[in-house]
Amino acid sequence: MQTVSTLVELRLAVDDLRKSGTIALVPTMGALHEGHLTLMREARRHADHVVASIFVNPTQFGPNEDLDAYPRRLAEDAALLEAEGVALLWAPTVEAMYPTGFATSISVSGVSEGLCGASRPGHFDGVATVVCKLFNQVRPDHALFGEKDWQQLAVIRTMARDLDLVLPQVSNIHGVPTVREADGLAMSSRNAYLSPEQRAAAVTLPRAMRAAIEDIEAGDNVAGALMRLRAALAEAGFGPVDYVTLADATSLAPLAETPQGPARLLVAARIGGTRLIDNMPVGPAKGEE
Ligand SMILES: Nc1ncnc2c1ncn2[C@@H]1O[C@H](COP(=O)(O)OP(=O)(O)OP(=O)(O)O)[C@@H](O)[C@H]1O
Ligand SMILES: CC(C)(CO)[C@@H](O)C(=O)[O-]
Ligand code: BAL
Repeated sequence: MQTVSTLVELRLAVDDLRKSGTIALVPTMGALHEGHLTLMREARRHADHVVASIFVNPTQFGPNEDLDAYPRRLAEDAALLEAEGVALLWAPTVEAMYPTGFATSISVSGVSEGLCGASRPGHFDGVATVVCKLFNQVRPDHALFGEKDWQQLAVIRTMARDLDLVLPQVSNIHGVPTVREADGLAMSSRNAYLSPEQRAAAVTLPRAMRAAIEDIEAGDNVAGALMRLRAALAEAGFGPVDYVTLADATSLAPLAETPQGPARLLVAARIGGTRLIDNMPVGPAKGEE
């Protein structure tokens, strides 16, 4: 595996790879876990070569968020990617990614406005802009993202469709189902922030979500099921809850009644200082997962 950190090197390496086949891009912020590695394996099913990026993008972090604390483990990550058969690692510095600062930003209205968009103002502008740059830099045939960041996937698909981005078609943006720990907690680089006690309590998040989904699918009142989910989180020691929302799986419009089509239960909540997110399919047609 080749690792490159400047755009000039990246372009040369990508041109070289393209001579012998198609390219799938997997953007990440590093501190890789089994969820990321599953994306790499899935990418290999779609294209001849996998290009991974590792970039902790400052423009998607709010002023009081964990940009400085975010784990950075480039050497360890590179070894994991190499073992997965990744051909090229694009690991730019902030200066390489934003050499002249930044005057242009992409803002996707609608899908980016509620949920994480409401609790992390500006976050999805930062994500959309850097993913657009990554697409333009690598010009992949396919790109893969985790369903764990369901809203992010919706924002990226909308941006790619609206801007006719270089991928052959929006269906070449692939969502990969959430990889979970044995007890059900969604894998996340931020799980490393949890103390052993917080980690033990965190399992309440997926468990209480599954219980709420069972209730909603059995026809229980939606507001009541979501209230019981909030209560379970509070009892387990979760602090502020950013949102507990039942939403249409595609538009992300909130649903107050039993869903008639594919829907998603989405939660963001804090335990200690750590913000955890999760989402699961709900309803008669369960959507992608
Ligand atoms: N558990 C998971 N299962 C599947 N995909 C995942 C999982 N966790 C992250 N991903 C995906 O990996 C890609 C890179 O994500 P990122 O590097 O931010 O990791 P993360 O674990 O989500 O970190 P964070 O703690 O910042 O949420 C994204 O497309 C994300 O959705
Ligand atoms: C897509 C992404 C790599 C953009 O910085 C990031 O938001 C992430 O890791 O999910
Ligand atoms: N996985 C989403 C990236 C972020 O939280 O900034």
